[in-house]
This record gives sequence, structure tokens and C-alpha cells, in this order.
Amino acid sequence: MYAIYSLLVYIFYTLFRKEPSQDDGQLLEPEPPQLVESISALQGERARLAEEIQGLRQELDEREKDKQQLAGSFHLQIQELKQQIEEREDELARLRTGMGVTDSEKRIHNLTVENEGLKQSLGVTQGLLQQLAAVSAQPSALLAKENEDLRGQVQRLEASLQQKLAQLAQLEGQVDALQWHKEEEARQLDERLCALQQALDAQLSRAPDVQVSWVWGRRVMHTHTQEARQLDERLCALQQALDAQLSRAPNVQYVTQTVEVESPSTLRSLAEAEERNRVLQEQLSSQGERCQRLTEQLQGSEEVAAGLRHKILAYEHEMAQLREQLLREISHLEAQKEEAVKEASECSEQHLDQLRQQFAGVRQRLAVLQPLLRSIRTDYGSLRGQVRSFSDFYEAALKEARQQMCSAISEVSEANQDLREKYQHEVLLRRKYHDQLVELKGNIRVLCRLKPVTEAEQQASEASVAVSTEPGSESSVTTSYKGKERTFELDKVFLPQATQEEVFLEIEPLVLSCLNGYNVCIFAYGQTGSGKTYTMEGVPDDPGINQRALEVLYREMEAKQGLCKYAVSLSLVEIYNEVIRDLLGKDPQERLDIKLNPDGSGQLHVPGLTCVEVQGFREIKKMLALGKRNRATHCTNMNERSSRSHALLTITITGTDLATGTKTSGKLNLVDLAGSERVWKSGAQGERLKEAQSINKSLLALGEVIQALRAKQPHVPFRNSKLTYLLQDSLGRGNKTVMMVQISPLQRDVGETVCSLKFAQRVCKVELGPAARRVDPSGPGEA
Ligand SMILES: Nc1ncnc2c1ncn2[C@@H]1O[C@H](COP(=O)(O)OP(=O)(O)OP(=O)(O)O)[C@@H](O)[C@H]1O
Repeated sequence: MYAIYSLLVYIFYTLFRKEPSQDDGQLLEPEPPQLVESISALQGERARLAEEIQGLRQELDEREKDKQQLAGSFHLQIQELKQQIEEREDELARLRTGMGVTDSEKRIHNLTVENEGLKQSLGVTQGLLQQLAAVSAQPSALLAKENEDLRGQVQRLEASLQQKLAQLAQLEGQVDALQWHKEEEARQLDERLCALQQALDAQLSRAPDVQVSWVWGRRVMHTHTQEARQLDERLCALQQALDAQLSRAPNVQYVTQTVEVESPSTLRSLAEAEERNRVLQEQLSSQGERCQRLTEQLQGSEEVAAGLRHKILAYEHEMAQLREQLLREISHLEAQKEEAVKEASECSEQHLDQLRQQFAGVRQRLAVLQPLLRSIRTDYGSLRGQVRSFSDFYEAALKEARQQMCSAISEVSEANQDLREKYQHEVLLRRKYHDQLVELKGNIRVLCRLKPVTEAEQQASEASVAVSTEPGSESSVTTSYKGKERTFELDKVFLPQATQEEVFLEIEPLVLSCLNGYNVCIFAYGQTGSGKTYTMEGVPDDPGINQRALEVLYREMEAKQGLCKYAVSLSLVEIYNEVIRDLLGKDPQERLDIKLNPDGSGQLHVPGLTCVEVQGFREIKKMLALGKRNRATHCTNMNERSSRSHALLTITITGTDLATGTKTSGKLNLVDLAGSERVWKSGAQGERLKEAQSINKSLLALGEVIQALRAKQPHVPFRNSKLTYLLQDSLGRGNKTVMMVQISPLQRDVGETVCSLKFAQRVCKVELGPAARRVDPSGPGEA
């Protein structure tokens, strides 16, 4: 029993010990069908890749051909376009050298434009061609490179396939050896089984206790038999798979048995092959995309070429039409030309006939005219003789006339000289008579002006008038004061309606005497509001004595421009409270003083006084405006100030007689005096009293000066006031003074009016010149 058991164990051990050593552990992982499949797949892939490469090569070749064809066609098109352009240029040249018809010129212009368009198309096509060449050259190089890469990869794949095939052949050898070994083992097992069966039968027959071991041995044997059957089945399956593989892939027909072993290196190479396959796929797809792009570009180029072809056809059609039209017009013009030539020839024939007739007429007339011409020639000869004799006569007459003219001119110049002397004499006489007239009128003239009653004054309760004038008398004025009528006799009385011009005309000769070197003083005297400023300054629309005097002086100076040269200077001062202020100075508040001129001339002089040399009347107006502004700026109440201060405008005129060189210097003083009312009598105090005293002092001094002059006293007290001191050289003997007494006709002002008139009366008695004034003895006495 034990021996049987040991035998069975041995058999089992032998069986299971031998199998691993023979199979070398590889039978545990036999997967030969996968390897075969991958090999066959690789083979298939390789074949497919080779086909694709072939296809790509063919496609590339086709593309190259297409490209060459396209380039050729483009070149042809360019040639055609060039030819067309040349043709059109020839045609243009022909048209240009041909007729100068306006339509043809237009057509030439159109053709030129078309030609330009064609040239542009040609340029575009050439550019396209260059682009295409550049685009084609780039992918060809890339494709060639990729083709090279693909070839290298295919070669590498083929080498790897060769290696696989060698491995496969080796594996087939191993499979054959294994097959034989298996068969041998099966046979040996069968033999052993038979031997064991026999030994078992012998044992069974020998001992019944061996029964159990036998059963166990049978089981082992059964198992072993099953295994052997399974191995057979597997072998069969492998055989079938090999057959199937052999039937599928002709290149692996020599694989006849199942490959049970697959090495890891094969798997790696398989993976690499698959990777390469994938890369090749990607390259193929990129090549396909490039091919697609090239195809699109080719299509685009073809479209452009088609468009150009279409345009060329259209141009050709148009050219053909134009050519036809041109031919039609040429034929039409030819016809017209022939017609015109015909007409012209007819016309010229007619004209020739006419000319012939005219010629015949002219011949006849010539025949008639020839004797006439002869007579004219003889006349001409006689006329020439006459002209010759006339020129001699003319020269003699001219000479005589010139002599006569010279003598006449010398006579005229002598007469002119005589006239000039007479004129000078007349001027001197006029001046003399003018001076005499002024002297006759008196060198102190007292004029009285009545202020008109305003509407407001008429409506007021005290509007009654206390002053009257006698009709027919221009020099008397009568006042009614305290029940007593008093008549004042003056040089002239201006009624309220007298105009500014009328007033000025009265004093104009005096003003003009300044130009002859006289000093003239015109001052307005009267109570506040009686019209002094109105008379002297006036209003903008109706200027007073100041402006009118200056205007007249300038007018006269201009009239004497060729005879005399004048220089005019101007100063403007204000005397307030016995203080002199320069109204044209930089500081009108500065106090000025009167002094004797240091040059020893005995003339008065005000140091620091602004004396402006003025060039024209407009400049004087500006200066007057400045003075007025300065007077207004430095006082709180202009009217009050103007009533209580004297304004003195002095114009100095220096004249030079251009003929004799004699110099004259005249001065015109225009004075607007302060109000003469007797405020000081009404018990005024403080500033008003001081003002009243100052005014009184200056007016009193004026009265005293006039009195002294009247009494011909050796001493005239000019220095008693600033006013008289300043006016010294204009109030003295030999000077001319006009006093304009302003009076109010109203009852309320009659007291002041009487005072003013009394003062005027006193002045009237003064005799400054040789002509003495007569005063009516019945007039009022001095106050
Ligand atoms: N002849 C006239 N025609 C029209 N208006 C006049 C006339 N005379 C004076 N007036 C007016 O009467 C008013 C007072 O005149 P104006 O200022 O000339 O007086 P005045 O004597 O200068 O006064 P004051 O001493 O205050 O300066 C002014 O409005 C002026 O226009």
C-alpha cells in the first residue's frame, strides 16, 4: 500500500517538476494571438501608409503640374494683357495723330483710362503670380522635408518589422519544439499509464488493502488525463488561430503554430510603432490641411484670372464698339469733308467770279484814276513847297510870339510886383484902419448881456422882470429898483434872445488883433447864475467866446499860412481864495505864485505854470476839457466852486512875418470871474466869509485898477489881487479889454443887477486909448 502511494507521489512529483522546467515559466502567460494581431496590424498599417505616401506623392506631382499650368496661364494672360495694352497704345497713337475731333479725344481719354486700368490689372496679376510662386515654393520645401521624414520613418518601421519577423521565426521554432515535446510527453504518459495499469492490476490481484491507494491513484490519473485533454484543446485552438492568421495575412503564412511567448521589448516596440503611427497620422492631416489651403488659393487665383478674363472680354467688346463708332464717325466726317470741299470749291469759284468782276471794275477805275493821280502828284508837289515855306513862316511866327510872350510875362511880373506892393500897402492900411476902428470903439469895451428867463423861472412866483431895454437903442438898459428907474449906457446891450455867434461877432476884431501883437483881455462879470460861464465856455452844441475865439484865430492863421508863421501856447489857471492853481499841471492842488521874469524883461512870470504848445484847434479843445476835469476833480461842488473862483485861460500867439521877418507876440486872456454878489454883506461866516472876502478883494482890486487907469495915475495897483496882477500886461495902457457884464432880468436879482451895471458904468469911463469915449452926462453916477 505504502509502495503504491509512494509510486503515485513520485509520478505526480515527476510530472509537476518537469513541466515548469520545460516551459520555463512562459506557459503561464501564453498570448501569441495578440502578438500576431499586432504584427499583422502593423503590416496593414505599413501598407496603408505606403499607399498614402504614394497617393500624396501623386497628389503633389499633380499640384506641381497644376501650379506650372497656372503659372503658364498667368504668363499667357500677362502676355495677352501686355499685347492688348500695346494695341491700345498704338490705337491711341493712331487716334492722336488722326483727326482732332472732340469725340475722338474723348475716346482717347477713355482708352487712356482703360489702358491705365489694364495696366493696374496686369500689376495685380503679376503680384498674384509672385504670391503664388512664393506660397507654392514654401509648401513644396516643407512637403519634401516631410516626405523625407516619412521615408525615414517607413524605413525605420520596415527595419522594426524585419526584427519582428525574425523574432516570429524564432518563436515558430520554439513552438515546433514545444509541440514535439508535448507529443513526446503524452506518449510517455500513455506508456506510463499502461505500465501503471498493469502494475495496478497486478497489485489488485495481489492484495485487497491496496484498493484505497488504487482509487486515489485512479483519481490522480483522471486528473492528469483531463489536464492532458485541456492541453490538447488549447493546442487545437492555437492551431486554429494560427490557421486563421495565416489565411488573413499572406506575409505571415510561415507562422503555422501558436506563439505562446511575447517579450516586453516587443510590446514596447509595438507601442512605439503605434506612437509613430499617430504622429504620421497627424502629419498626414496637416499635409491635408495645407493641400486644402493651396487648393483654396488656387481657386482664388483662378477666380481672379476669370474676373480679369471677363474684364478683358468686356474691354475688347467695348473697344470693338468704339472702333465701329469711330469708323462710322470717320466715314461721316469724310462725307462732311467732301461736302465742305465741294461747297468751298463752289464758293471759291463764285468768289473768283466776283473778284474777276471787281478786278475789271478796278481796272476801269484805275484807268480813270491815273490822270487824277497825276494831278494829285502835281498838287502834292506844290503843297510840299507850300509846307516848306510854311515851316519857315511858322518858325518866324513862333519866334515873334515867344518874344511877345516874354515881354508880356515881364510886363505881368512887373504888374504883379506892383500889385504885391499895393497888397502889402493895403494890408498895412487894413491893419491901421482895424486898429483905428478898435480905438474908435474904445480900448475898453463894456458889453451887457441879459440872461433869458427860463421856463422854470417863468412859472415861479418871483418871475417878474425888473430890467428893460429901449427899442431902437442897442446900448442902454433900464432897471427898476426900489421904485426908481435907472438907465445905464454901455457900449452894447445884448437882448436875452441874442445868440452866441452874435455876441462873438461883436468882439471878433479884438480877438483877431492878438495876431498883430496886441494883448487882449475879455472877462465876464456878473452875479452867480447870470450866464458868465455860458457866455465864455458855452455848451457843447453852442460853444461860447473861448472856443469861437480860438477857432477864428486858427482860421486866420491858416489863411495867412504863406505869409506868417505862428506858434500858439496855452495855460489855464484857477484863482480861488487868492491862490493860483494850474489846471493843466500834474498837481492842480499845487499853489503857484507870480514873480518877475528873471530874464530882466520886466515881464511877469508864474514859476511852475504849465504852458502847452498846441499845434491845432483840436488839441486846444482837449486841453480845455482836461482843465475842466481838473477843476471838477478837486472840488466837491463844481457849481459852487465855479461861482467862487476865477478861471483864466491865456493864449499866447507868437507870429513871424515870413516876408519881413518881423516878430509879434499877442496874448488873449479869457476870464470867467467869480460871482459878484454881495455875500459878504449878508453876514456870512467861516469859509463862505473867506471866499466872499477873496472875491470882493479881487473884484475891488479890478475896480481900483480900472479907476487908476481911468485917472491916468502913474501908479496902477495891479498887485492888490492875484487876478489883477496876472492880468497886468493885458489890462494896461495900449491893450484891449472887453468886459461882458451878465445880468439877470428877474425882479429877485435886481439888486445885484444894479450893482453889476454900476461897475460896468465905472469901467466905461476909463480911457485907455487915444479915442476917448463919450459918456452921456444924464446917465447914473457912480455907486
Ligand atoms: N444866454 C443864455 N441862453 C440860454 N441859457 C443861458 C444863457 N445864459 C445863462 N444860461 C443858463 O443859465 C444857467 C446859469 O448860467 P451860468 O452857469 O453860465 O452862470 P454863471 O454866471 O457862470 O454862474 P456861476 O457864477 O455860478 O458860474 C446855465 O444853465 C446856463 O445854461
